[in-house]
Amino acid sequence: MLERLKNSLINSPVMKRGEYNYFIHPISDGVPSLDPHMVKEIADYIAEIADMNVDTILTVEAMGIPVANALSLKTGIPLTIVRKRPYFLEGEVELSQSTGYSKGVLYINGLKKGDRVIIVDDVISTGGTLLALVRALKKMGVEVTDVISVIGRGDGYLKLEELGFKPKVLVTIDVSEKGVEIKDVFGDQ
Ligand SMILES: O=P(O)(O)OC[C@H]1O[C@H](OP(=O)(O)OP(=O)(O)O)[C@H](O)[C@@H]1O
Ligand SMILES: Nc1nc2[nH]cnc2c(=O)[nH]1
Repeated sequence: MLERLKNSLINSPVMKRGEYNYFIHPISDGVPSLDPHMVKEIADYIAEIADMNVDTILTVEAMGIPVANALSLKTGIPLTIVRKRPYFLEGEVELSQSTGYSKGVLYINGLKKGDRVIIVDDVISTGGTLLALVRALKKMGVEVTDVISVIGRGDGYLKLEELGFKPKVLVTIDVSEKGVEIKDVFGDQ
């Protein structure tokens, strides 16, 4: 299960971003290049384990897009992208994003009260990004059926659990200066 993803994660380089050990991987960085077979493997698996009874698949710019788009093509469900730039459209919602190495602003467009969405992102680490997003969606009256992260590290997912969302993390890793170690795979006992 998820063999391509697991094998490639083990070989990921790690760099320092300040104090943060940042792993570099095609799914979360787009470099050196994305293997379409790996993206398909991931999208197929998400379609099996997630509640796809939704109006749209919601992802965050930039690196949630490849997997979320593959899932959209597979299921025929539209894709909505939370962007890092404003459009000043009516109903646009602004939220602050904070990760282990950056701070920024995100903008939600195209959603309204009562919409059902699944959130798909590439990585959950501190949980700062997805926590801010689910809080904003809750306020908007948007229903989140599932929160999916392809890769998970650290305990940021616990912040989401406190809000009543149990993220489905496909592969959980540990990242140190020495490299990446696989800790858990969703669905494996
Ligand atoms: O759990 P967190 O600590 O919030 O980290 C996770 C976020 O970090 C990355 O986004 P980033 O803002 O680096 O943008 P990118 O997708 O453009 O690389 C990733 O795509 C997640 O959205
Ligand atoms: N590529 C990559 N994306 C991230 N998003 C949050 N943490 C990381 C990381 O260590 N590597």
